[in-house]
Amino acid sequence: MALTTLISISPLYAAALGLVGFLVCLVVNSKKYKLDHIPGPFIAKYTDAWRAYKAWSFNHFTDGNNYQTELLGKYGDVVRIGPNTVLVLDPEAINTVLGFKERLEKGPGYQVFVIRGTTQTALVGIKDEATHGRYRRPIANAYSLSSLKGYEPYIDQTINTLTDVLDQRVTDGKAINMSDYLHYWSFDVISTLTFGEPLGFIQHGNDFNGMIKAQKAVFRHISITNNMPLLDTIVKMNPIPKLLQKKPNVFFNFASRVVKERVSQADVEKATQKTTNEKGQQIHKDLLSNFIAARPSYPDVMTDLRITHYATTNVLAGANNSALAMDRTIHYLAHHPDMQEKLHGEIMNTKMDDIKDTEGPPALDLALKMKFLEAIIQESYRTFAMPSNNLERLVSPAGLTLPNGVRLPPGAVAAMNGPALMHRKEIFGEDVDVFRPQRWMKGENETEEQFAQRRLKMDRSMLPFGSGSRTCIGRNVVQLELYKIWPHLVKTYKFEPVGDVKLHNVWVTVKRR
Ligand code: HEM
Repeated sequence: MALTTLISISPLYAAALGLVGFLVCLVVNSKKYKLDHIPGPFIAKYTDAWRAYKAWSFNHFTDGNNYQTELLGKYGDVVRIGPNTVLVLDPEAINTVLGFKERLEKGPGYQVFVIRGTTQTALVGIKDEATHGRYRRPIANAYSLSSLKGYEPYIDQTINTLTDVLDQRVTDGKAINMSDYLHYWSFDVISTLTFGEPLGFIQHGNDFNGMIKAQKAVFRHISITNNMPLLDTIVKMNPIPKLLQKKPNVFFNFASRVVKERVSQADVEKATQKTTNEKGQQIHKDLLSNFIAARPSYPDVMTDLRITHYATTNVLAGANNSALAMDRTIHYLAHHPDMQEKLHGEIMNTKMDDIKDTEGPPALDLALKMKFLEAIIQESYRTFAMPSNNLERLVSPAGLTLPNGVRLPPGAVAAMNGPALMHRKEIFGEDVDVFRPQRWMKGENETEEQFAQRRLKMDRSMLPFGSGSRTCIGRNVVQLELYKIWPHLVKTYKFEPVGDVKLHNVWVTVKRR
């Protein structure tokens, strides 16, 4: 009888039943997480698809703000953005969610960093603190401020390669797309810092091996699937992209070759105590040489394969965001010749007794004294178009009380988003959508004390690099890059916009000063 009834059900009826069952599952799933006391968009309560869609449409259609920023002021400082996820928009909560005290594990959205076909993840994707510490410790020293000083010549060398191109444009009068060239520079500089040699983007003058296109696609994928990890699982299980992949992974192969060469070279150098290589060149003191030097102390972590992964993710993680920040700066400078002049004046007038002014890029210590330069760099970090992924942490079995008193149950995911925090009007001013470096400096009608207080609030709400033990390991590297390139470029050239200059597509003509 039951079988006859089942067979006689019309497909429409079966579909309706299926739909009801599906909706019931969504409701039960949503209730399970005990987050009904947190307000948020209605659909987000039941599915992560809402925010994945928002991230997708932001990537494809908007030049404006990500969905997290759009949520500011709508539901309060804690917003439910998924059945089990809340977005914390209160800067006071940065230490509670991301800080050293709680040391919360990373949330499910970080599974996007697991390398396809393996169980290995990039450093950023390691979830638990103990394992993360084990993998971060051997390389941390390579990124320290003291090591960075040794990398300055690599940056200078790559800046000079870029200025060769700019000098050519001064001579032939042709316009140049600085958004593209800064992206090339960003790749070449991080590759030189890491491997001692550039990838060669500036020399080629184009995305010659397709890496930039591929990297942008990876970032788009991450920004969507971080919001809905299930999508990442589905995409990674799909064998078709792998089958269609015609070219071998050019970059990984390049990295493996260099690591192999350098590991055997390091063995020879150690045995012979040499300070120059067989070509008579000074032995590398780049990031890779620091990674290799850590091998004897951490033999189980610092395998050749792991070193190759550290080096490759360095380039992939490092180049894109730095390029986006620089794109903001050149866009601003191209539009504001008066601010180019102001910065030029500051560069020419900043001196230090023990540092000689040289023809080339300035010493880092000198550049760090330039207040207007600092304001421009801070403003580029504040506004650079970071996509829609969140810094997620898993609430521990003890539960978590946020500074504003909101209580999150064990197992909930607390998410923070830099761009949203850096767009809070009561902290950064009403004109948060405008690139205005002056907000980082003392206003005409402000006392020193008022400025110090305002500045402190802004500094405490800045989150471009994350916070706590998982903070960006390369943040000093970016500082070094930006504090060296801009003084040199603005000291040497004037940039004039060509046509209607848009972000990511800043065409300029270049004149020598
Ligand atoms: C403007 C440029 C950059 C921005 C805005 C940026 C931002 C970030 C953020 C937000 C995180 C993740 C924090 C978290 O998950 O809680 C991170 C991690 C990381 N970044 Fe950066 N980054 C930049 C440049 C770089 C550079 C130049 C390098 C390499 C030299 C780099 C290497 C890394 C690595 C390896 C991690 C993982 C660190 C860990 O989990 O211990 N980043 N970065």
